[in-house]
Amino acid sequence: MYTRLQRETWLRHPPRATVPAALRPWLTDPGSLTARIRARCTDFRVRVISQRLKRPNRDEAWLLGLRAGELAWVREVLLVADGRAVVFARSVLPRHNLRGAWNLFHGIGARPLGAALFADPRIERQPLACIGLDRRDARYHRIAAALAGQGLPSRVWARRSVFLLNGRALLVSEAFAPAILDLPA
Ligand SMILES: C=C(O[C@@H]1C=C(C(=O)O)C=C[C@H]1O)C(=O)O
Repeated sequence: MYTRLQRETWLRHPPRATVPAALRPWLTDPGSLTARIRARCTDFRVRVISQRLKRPNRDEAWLLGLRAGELAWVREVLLVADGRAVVFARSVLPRHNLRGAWNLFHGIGARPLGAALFADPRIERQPLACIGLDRRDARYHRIAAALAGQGLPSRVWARRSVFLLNGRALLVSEAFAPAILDLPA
């Protein structure tokens, strides 16, 4: 049972005291992260790390209304700007939602998910929330491994939101690498 007390504290607004001012616009911009990065670099690529059926973590499963152990399509990618990874993104789609209108998920490949999400007027984005992950959290180490070569700060800030299409949910989480701050504000 994943109790209310065990649920994580995702914040609607990045705390001013602990989030670097230059990172705040990245955590709060409700538009496409792909578009925001593309506007600030010359060469943009999506590097797919994995995309397969697997068990989401407890917090993801709870948010998506999945039972413990239920499988979902999980896609992990790096967003790369001018050769440097700036975002580690993880998208979770409940298996039963794939039969619905989320079939875009399957064939997306190395194209950015955001380009499809923001092109379909039927898709609505729920509010963003953010969290600071530190070394006590397994996700911190997953991000560090994906960003191998970039030293991470003691706390990595991530954001997440649910995209709804005909009432069916897709959860997108994005963690920001230090290199994001080298892009123009
Ligand atoms: C949701 C967006 O799509 C981006 C691209 C992703 C992908 O290709 O898997 C995942 C999350 C985002 O960082 C966006 O651009 O805002």
